[in-house]
Amino acid sequence: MSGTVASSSSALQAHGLRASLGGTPVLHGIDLAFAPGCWTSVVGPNGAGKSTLLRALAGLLPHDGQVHLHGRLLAQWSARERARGLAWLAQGGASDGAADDLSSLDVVMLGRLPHQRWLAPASARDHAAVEAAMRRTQCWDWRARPLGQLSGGERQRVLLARALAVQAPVLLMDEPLANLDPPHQADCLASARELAAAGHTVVSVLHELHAALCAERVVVMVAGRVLHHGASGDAATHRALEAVFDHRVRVHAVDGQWVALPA
Ligand SMILES: Nc1ncnc2c1ncn2[C@@H]1O[C@H](COP(=O)(O)OP(=O)(O)OP(=O)(O)O)[C@@H](O)[C@H]1O
Repeated sequence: MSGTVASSSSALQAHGLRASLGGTPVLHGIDLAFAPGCWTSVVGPNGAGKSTLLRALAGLLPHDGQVHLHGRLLAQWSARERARGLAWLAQGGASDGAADDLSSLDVVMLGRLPHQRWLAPASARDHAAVEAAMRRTQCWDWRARPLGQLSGGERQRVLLARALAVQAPVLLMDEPLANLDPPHQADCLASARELAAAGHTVVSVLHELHAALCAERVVVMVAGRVLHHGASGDAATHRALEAVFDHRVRVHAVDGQWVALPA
């Protein structure tokens, strides 16, 4: 296989992905493939390179090596095509320049920009996608409130709705549960599961290991490398998780779910 041809069965694929921050190498040659209809969580200790990996996969960071989206090099996609094909939720409620005085509805509508023609008004389909996403994350009731006046968790729900409103085949989320209360964490995990069941590719960085183990597959990172990529139910995945956290956690099955408890 040529170096620039990716597997057509992968929605998103990295080959020899390397990236540096401030001149310091952070990703040291990552090979990963994410299939359609699969939700994958990325876990690892602080500083392992999880956010950097997601930003590189989203095309938001200069990198060496290759990233393919649906078999085509990411660099060959126009910005607009890429924004339709790949939705992104940044870490920590960052709104990527969306002004805090925009209404929540207008912030979520930004997710529809890649679908709209230049200066054309939002279509009925755009409005429907925005309303569905805001109802999904339960922020429709405060759609008129400015983003800057929301609490951390409320803000996160608006930004999650913006990512969902894109309706992209690939959704990358960096710590989507940050600031969410337990019911809304459960809703967010259910959304990831439902999107994957509908054929989307979902990749989420998650610190909460019980949440990460709800995904179908788990990427375990340490020091800018992938230590393991496997099914969330596999013993090898559990051993890798325990190893990167210095065996201070142990994965157990509790009531049919995987949980990581202090060792
Ligand atoms: N601007 C920068 N210059 C140099 N190094 C940086 C810069 N930004 C981040 N780093 C380093 O890059 C490494 C990877 O950071 P990254 O944010 O990807 O880790 P992470 O796994 O997402 O961590 P966390 O779990 O704490 O969010 C860390 O060691 C971090 O200190």
